[in-house]
Amino acid sequence: MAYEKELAAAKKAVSLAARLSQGVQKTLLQSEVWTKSDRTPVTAADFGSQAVVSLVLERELRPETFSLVAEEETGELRKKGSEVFLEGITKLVKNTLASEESYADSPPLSTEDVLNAIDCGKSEGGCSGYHWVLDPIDGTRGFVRGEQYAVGLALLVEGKVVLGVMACPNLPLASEFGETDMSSQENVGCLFFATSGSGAYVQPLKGHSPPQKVGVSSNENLEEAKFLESYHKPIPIHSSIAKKLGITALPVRMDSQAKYAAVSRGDAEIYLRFTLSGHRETIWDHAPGFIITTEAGGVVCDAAGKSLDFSKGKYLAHETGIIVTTKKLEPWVLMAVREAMEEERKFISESHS
Ligand SMILES: Nc1ncnc2c1ncn2[C@@H]1O[C@H](COP(=O)(O)O)[C@@H](OP(=O)(O)O)[C@H]1O
Ligand SMILES: [Mg+2]
Ligand SMILES: [Mg+2]
Ligand SMILES: [Mg+2]
Repeated sequence: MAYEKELAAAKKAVSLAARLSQGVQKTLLQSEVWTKSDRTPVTAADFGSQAVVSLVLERELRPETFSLVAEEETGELRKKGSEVFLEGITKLVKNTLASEESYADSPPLSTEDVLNAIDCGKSEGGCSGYHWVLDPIDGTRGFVRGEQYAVGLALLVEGKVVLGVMACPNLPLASEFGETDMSSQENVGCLFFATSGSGAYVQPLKGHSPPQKVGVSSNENLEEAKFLESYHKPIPIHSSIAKKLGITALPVRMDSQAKYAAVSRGDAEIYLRFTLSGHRETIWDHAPGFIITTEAGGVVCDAAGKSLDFSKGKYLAHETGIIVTTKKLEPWVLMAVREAMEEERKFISESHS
């Protein structure tokens, strides 16, 4: 299988970052949640996870050039008044790496080392060369609420996503739905991974059980289809698309790219992602989920039916809307999307005339 070395390093990096994030989620206080200039939340886990992934990839792969396109940067952390927060992040990173026996005799880390590790993530990616793409905590809103989130890492080579690893620490191992019963911790926590052409797999985040191959749902009966949308806010066009498809079930609302993982293993048949504002989708919000779902036999495209283009820098270049579904249901879903968008366009133009 191609990219074996990169896959092993990515699984180690994401698993350690997930270990850090689980520790933080257990004790997180509202006062420890910062709000960024784009009004989205960020925590010590977002920064700590990015530092851990950056350090582990460098230690494991010792690449000549290391290009990481990642969500977080250290502008606020370097400011006066952030010292205590930064100290806390550094402690989290040191303890997490120290918990990995192969790093037992690594040199001690300073806060500067942690800041520099986070800032490795400044790359803009692009259409040539090797770029790691990281969302250190995807679904920080869910993370703060104690619910679903993911650590998502992908490898972009010549503009194509060739590898993806995603930890979903609060997703049950059993392919079931509804409330996550996180009381039974031993059956919760998944590590999904895929490399292009080799299929998609899931293994428990904890322990050493062998990976199981995953595949999308074979259900063709739209009445029984389940669809997913972001927890963040209801998007009107999603329900009109579902209605056109004859889907009776209400959407399951979930934070993060765990939605991609759920489709990849057949928990749901459709994931719709139309955003209200002019939000530009970043590649780290989609690259890991994209390859895991496509390697599991799914389809990830924009509303025009075009596959996603990750080669244009840190933002996706796509028409509005992202649709994730199975090959069997794709034609019906795209037809319903086109009709719903047409109706919405008409409604908007009539209300303006
Ligand atoms: N208006 C918007 N439309 C689409 N995505 C948005 C958005 N505002 C924020 N996001 C991104 O959506 C991601 C979460 O997706 P979801 O809503 O499916 O959980 C967040 O990632 P982070 O949590 O990594 O910041 C956030 O960056
Ligand atoms: Mg964020
Ligand atoms: Mg994200
Ligand atoms: Mg994030």
